[in-house]
Amino acid sequence: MLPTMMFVIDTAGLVLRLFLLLPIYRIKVNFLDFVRYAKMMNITRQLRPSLAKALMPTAMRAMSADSKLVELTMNEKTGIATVTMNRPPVNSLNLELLQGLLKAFEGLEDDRKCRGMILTSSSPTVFSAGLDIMEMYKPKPDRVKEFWTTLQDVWLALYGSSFPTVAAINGHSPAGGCLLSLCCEYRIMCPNYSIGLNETKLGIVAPKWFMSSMLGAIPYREAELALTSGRMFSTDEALKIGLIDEVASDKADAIAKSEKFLSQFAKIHPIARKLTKLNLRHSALEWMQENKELDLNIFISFVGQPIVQKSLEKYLEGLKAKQAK
Ligand SMILES: CCCCCCCC/C=C\CC(=O)SCCNC(=O)CCNC(=O)[C@H](O)C(C)(C)COP(=O)(O)OP(=O)(O)OC[C@H]1O[C@@H](n2cnc3c(N)ncnc32)[C@H](O)[C@@H]1OP(=O)(O)O
Repeated sequence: MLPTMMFVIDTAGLVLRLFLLLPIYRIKVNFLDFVRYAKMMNITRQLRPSLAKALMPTAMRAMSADSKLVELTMNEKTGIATVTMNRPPVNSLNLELLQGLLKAFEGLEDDRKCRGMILTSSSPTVFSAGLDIMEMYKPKPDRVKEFWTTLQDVWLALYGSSFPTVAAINGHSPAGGCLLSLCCEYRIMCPNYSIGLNETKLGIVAPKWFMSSMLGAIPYREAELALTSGRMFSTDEALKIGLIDEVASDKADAIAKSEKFLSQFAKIHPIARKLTKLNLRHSALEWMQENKELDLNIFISFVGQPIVQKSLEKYLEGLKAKQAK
């Protein structure tokens, strides 16, 4: 009974909003047109999970990330949420940090007040050091499966979020750190740091969806050169190539610029914005939804190779040796 009532209320609310708001934007469309449009654009798949969540009793909806590894704050006035990664020293993405991020993104997806999200780091020098290499080096079978599946879900939730997203990159952002920022719609970076997908330098291969995220930001030719060489870009180089959109003087400036970017969407119809974003990102999202299992199997067999383990070991030794100097 409760789910049925909520469905009716939700649907009525959506229809009402469409009829009340669309005339303001002078778009002549009715609800059936909207459904037809969504079908034509083949994006109903992305809408279905949010509808399923909308049918859950309100008390069950996660509104915030309670993990200390991820801080979630919401500006009640502007509806802008800030998600801060907080896993010292370098925010390397282990299973627990990924779970915290997933919870935060899913909570925001359910939060009707959310008008946008800023992703940043509590570290003064590192946005995220990428995937925690210890999750891939001599991995435990069950944990490494959960680790990769959670990474896939984080990517789906962030790349396919209906709310607008900005990465305030207040530090180095290699590999998985760069990927998180590439999932966002806009990237603002502080000076004198590095960013890029450097996987080949570790003797590993950036998966297809890492590459398609990069191709959403920079041209194919530049991406091919960067990916095959594992090139890391300085802040200035990243701006020049389009890997980031703006440079900020410091974290506070990055947050202020992020808020300014997000505030422009107050004038854009939220459903028109969301459908445009999801349609642009549709083929990559659909590929992942349909190939999660295949992608997991490829990853598991890849990290199980002795040669890959050797590369990771050498890379870890290099990191430790750097610290010892
Ligand atoms: C066909 C498809 C198959 C799929 C294959 C798998 C695909 C995997 C995809 C993505 C891969 C990744 O994301 S791998 C991670 C890549 N990351 C990096 O290369 C970054 C490495 N780190 C750094 O360069 C630096 O740490 C830094 C620039 C980010 C910060 O430098 P800083 O000087 O501030 O800090 P330290 O270097 O001294 O590091 C402190 C501490 O943290 C440890 N550390 C750093 N990064 C990682 C990491 N990614 N994972 C685990 N641990 C990390 C470092 O060793 C130090 O540890 P100790 O204090 O114990 O020495």
